[in-house]
Amino acid sequence: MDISGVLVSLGSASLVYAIWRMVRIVLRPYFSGSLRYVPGPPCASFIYGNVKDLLTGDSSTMHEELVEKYGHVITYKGFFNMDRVYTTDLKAVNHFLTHSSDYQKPAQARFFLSKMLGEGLLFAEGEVHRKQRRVLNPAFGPGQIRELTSIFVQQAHELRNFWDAQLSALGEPARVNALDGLSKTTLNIIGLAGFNYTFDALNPNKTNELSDAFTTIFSNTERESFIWPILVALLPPLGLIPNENLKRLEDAKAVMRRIGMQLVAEKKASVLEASAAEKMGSVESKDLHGRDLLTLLIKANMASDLPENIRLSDEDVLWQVPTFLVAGHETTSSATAWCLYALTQAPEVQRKLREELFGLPTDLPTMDELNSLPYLEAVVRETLRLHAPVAQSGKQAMKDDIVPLSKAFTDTRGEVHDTLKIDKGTHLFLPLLVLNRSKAIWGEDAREFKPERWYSLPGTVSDIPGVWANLLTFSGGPRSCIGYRSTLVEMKALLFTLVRSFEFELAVPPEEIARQQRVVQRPMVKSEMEKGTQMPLIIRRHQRT
Ligand code: HEM
Repeated sequence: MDISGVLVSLGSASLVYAIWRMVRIVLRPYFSGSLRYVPGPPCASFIYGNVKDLLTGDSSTMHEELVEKYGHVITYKGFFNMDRVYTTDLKAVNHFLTHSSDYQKPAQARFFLSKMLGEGLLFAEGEVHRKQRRVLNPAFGPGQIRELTSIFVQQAHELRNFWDAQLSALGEPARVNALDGLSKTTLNIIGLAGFNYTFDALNPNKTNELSDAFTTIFSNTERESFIWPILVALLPPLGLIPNENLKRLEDAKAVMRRIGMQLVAEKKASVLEASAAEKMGSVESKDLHGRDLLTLLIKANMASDLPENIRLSDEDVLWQVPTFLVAGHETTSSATAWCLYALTQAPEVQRKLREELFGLPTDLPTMDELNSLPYLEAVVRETLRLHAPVAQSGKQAMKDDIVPLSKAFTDTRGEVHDTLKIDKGTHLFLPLLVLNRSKAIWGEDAREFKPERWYSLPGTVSDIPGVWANLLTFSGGPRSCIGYRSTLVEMKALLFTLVRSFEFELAVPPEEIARQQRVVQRPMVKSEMEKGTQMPLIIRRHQRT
């Protein structure tokens, strides 16, 4: 057979495979039994299923309405008629979280992650994930976060000076986009704390190759970017077709790779140098090792007592650089922006918090001092409960399963089930934000911002399987957020400095604030959607009397 014959045969085989997969996917919900009679809304569109509203509206409100109408175990259609399970049943959620190898990231999410960030901790699954997590865990321990606190405080001062300069230039009070300043600050922080890398993002005259690559990845917001990975995950040969969006991602990833490799090589060399000097007794190892997460990770990975089969390759270490950048940057800035928003809507809370912060007689608090402030703790908890930046987490069943339920549900034929049968391949969303603000769990005032609730919580919250504070904000189980301890201290350091320095008001009516529906929920202004994400605040300097 000549080459054109081979190509025609390959093309025909791919086409038959594609048609077979498509037919299976489209017809499966009608024939395969498990979810057929689980309650839920009718399919709204073949391509988008019921999820178009999820991309444009408030996903948590939409899910809350579905649960109210159809019950605590429901199913609705995702892209291309695919079933998606949604349940607020705590026993089921706990089951999904603790069986993380059976409920992995969906194939299309992994495809996208691999194109954007390579194969770091967010991407890894199964044994590879366990291995990476084991080596990374020590770098995120409480002792390390204590070391990083001075970076958080110093960068909070930089942002205070930046806004102070804006007030001098614009006159007081002034409208600022708080999200922009916070986003640049958390990028500076993860640069320094993560890799001892200087972004200097608040400096308008400075360009930075790594942050440009990062911006390219996150400006990739076209609707196509949702559909394409799904199509490729369903029909892998489509991945071979050139695609402008993917090309931009790959170029940006190449920059991340080059800079990441350079950082890994430099840090490895300095760890080796420090360890050699230490052996000669001339230099204390702590003087040379640095305190950034990447150095700690490299140290842990080079430890002589680490079993060889656990040790990560340089490639595995490298991909943690963009992973930390992505996971630790917009999440923390959005959470802090939502906190300032909440404080504008509760002036008495803002005043009371400021009073407590001034009780600490220093501008440069340590981690222990920040953690000694109970109202600050309550404000941070309440913000992360009500404004969890990651509203839901998508998973896909790797095998058929019987999921335990704390409460039975009735199917559309009137049959009662005390377990939920799930087929291999089924998609589901873990309801992180919805459970954080469930009235059944938190009480009738669950949708209100009330830091005082943390002084006396209802007993029902203890069943929530979150890694921190009975919340699902940082998820739970083996795939919970590795960086949550660092985020908490970082948010406290930012709030400590900013709330002591400025008074905040919302610059638009509160009903104008919307949430952008992406992985991280960032604020937008409904009548200014063209400006992208923002949190417009009126700020004035606080005069201490
Ligand atoms: C307010 C701030 C943050 C929030 C709300 C947050 C939330 C989350 C959530 C919900 C997950 C689970 C995702 C899923 O399974 O679908 C996660 C995972 C992760 N987070 Fe965070 N995160 C925050 C800050 C950070 C920081 C500061 C870092 C690192 C410097 C970080 C690193 C990670 C990593 C590496 C994972 C993957 C863990 C794994 O799969 O083993 N996060 N985060």
